[in-house]
Amino acid sequence: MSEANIQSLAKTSWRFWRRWTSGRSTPAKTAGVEDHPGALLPRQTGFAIRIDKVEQDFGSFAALRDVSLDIRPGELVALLGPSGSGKTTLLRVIAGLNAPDRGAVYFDGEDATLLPVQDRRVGFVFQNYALFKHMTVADNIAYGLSVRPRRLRPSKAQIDAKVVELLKFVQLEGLGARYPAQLSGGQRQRVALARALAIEPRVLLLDEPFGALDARVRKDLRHWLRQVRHEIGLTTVFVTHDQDEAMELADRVVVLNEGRIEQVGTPAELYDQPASPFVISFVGEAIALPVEVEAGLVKFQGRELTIDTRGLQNGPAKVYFRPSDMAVAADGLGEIEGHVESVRRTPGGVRATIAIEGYDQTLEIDAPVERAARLGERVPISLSKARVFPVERKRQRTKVAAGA
Ligand SMILES: Nc1ncnc2c1ncn2[C@@H]1O[C@H](COP(=O)(O)OP(=O)(O)OP(=O)(O)O)[C@@H](O)[C@H]1O
Repeated sequence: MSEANIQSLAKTSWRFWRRWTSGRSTPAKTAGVEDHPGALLPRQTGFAIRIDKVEQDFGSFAALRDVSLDIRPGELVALLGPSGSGKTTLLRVIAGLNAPDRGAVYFDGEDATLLPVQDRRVGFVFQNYALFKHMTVADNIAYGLSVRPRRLRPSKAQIDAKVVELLKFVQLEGLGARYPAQLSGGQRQRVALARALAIEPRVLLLDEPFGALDARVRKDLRHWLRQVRHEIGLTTVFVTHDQDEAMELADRVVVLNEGRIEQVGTPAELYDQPASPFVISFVGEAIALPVEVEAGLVKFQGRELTIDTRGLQNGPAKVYFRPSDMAVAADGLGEIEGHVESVRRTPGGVRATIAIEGYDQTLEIDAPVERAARLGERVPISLSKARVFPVERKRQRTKVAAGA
């Protein structure tokens, strides 16, 4: 988003403020707000958001397809997916920056699909900071309040007090007089968050907020954001392609692939009950091997795998399992067999790379030092848990023109 866009957005933010403060009914009403009189940073319950069968096309390309999602008030939801999966497009639809081609968006049960961005009570933080470079940190934070029309604008003393409070909140006390160029990347992101919060939004939208930062600063900011969100209680949606970030921060994660939702779940649900090959492969590490489903049995190289086959149709399929789901079979009777291709020492023991005969595929298995495998040794492997999915057909993302 350009600086000019943000300025115009902030300038018009007074409109929703006026509706809010004058008590007129608004499409996105105030239900659930717990303002504390006099508090500068009141704890607020955010809006519930419902996304109903939303689709977005760019020419013949379908960026979002049949996306439906319910986000609870105060929930922190991550949109996770590979590049081009539609994360930013969905965030922009929630923000009102994109009007969906089909479907609807509701805030607290009220249709907000066509509500202008400035009327939605949403705060944004983007990856590239987008702070006003020529303004001090304090002026950046105050901007959304200071551009309100005179009769709705808080007094200068009130704005100053709010800026001081927000600087304290984002742990940047005393840095109000600096310019963005005089801050670190992590500090700039915190200023961006303070600026987004100054207008008292009910929904906070973060697009790869830590994307441009180094690993250490990302980790610190994640930790900080987790604490902050408990304090402010806003409905928050953030975009990331970093699964660790999504799993660490989010109450629920929405996994997107090629414009569709593959699965919505808590981090534990995504790890333990992945709904598709894409989810098990994208969220955490997974190994996939071709199998055959025959008369209620799953077979790999003619050997039977002890896997629940309920609901599986006969035919070619793939078995997926995580490194933690396999172990060297103590009784020597493995479901999968291979030979040790290489062994290396790790802090906790040794890690052996096992080559599976007949497949261009290796498995890595950890063992204690005293059971270190020898090169070339045959290793029987048993699986404690695995999932089988039918072989998938490639999906069409580009819309086919009628009659074509
Ligand atoms: N304005 C646009 N015009 C044409 N195509 C677009 C437009 N915006 C997005 N797209 C396309 O829609 C798809 C989804 O884009 P989107 O930015 O939502 O993906 P993303 O998951 O956020 O990716 P990334 O992680 O790389 O930012 C991409 O293929 C992108 O090229």
